[in-house]
Amino acid sequence: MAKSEQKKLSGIEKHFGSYKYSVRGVWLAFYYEHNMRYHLAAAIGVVLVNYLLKISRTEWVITLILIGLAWMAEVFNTALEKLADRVNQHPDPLIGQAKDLASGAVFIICLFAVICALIIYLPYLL
Ligand SMILES: Nc1ncnc2c1ncn2[C@@H]1O[C@H](COP(=O)(O)OP(=O)(O)OP(=O)(O)O)[C@@H](O)[C@H]1O
Repeated sequence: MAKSEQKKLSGIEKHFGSYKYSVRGVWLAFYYEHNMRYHLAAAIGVVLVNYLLKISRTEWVITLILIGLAWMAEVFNTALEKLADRVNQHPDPLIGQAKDLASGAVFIICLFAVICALIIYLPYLL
């Protein structure tokens, strides 16, 4: 096998190997962040309601994107909390603000997810 081909293969192997760390990151978020369990419960609830109401393909995609965004925000929030705790565990106004900002990001996507859910589901229920 040519040297350049070997380099390519190791790059691809490296790429797929890094998924191991990504999966570990998601697992860590579920382990450390109790809110992730609420997000999971909410996601299961949304999927069930989607099936029961027989919503359209576009509405399925929108709800799945919103679930993904909420999970993503929560994983980032957990990462930032960990980093902030490493930087300074003592009361510090900037650490407090950083954590509040990350938490605010989760709140924003959850708020808009609820609004979107109402817009999608209400016409099926009324
Ligand atoms: N070192 C600190 N200095 C100042 N304020 C802090 C500090 N650590 C936490 N806080 C404040 O306490 C809040 C909760 O922080 P904590 O690290 O306990 O997160 P949490 O309760 O796990 O939050 P979440 O529910 O988003 O996971 C923060 O949003 C912030 O306002």
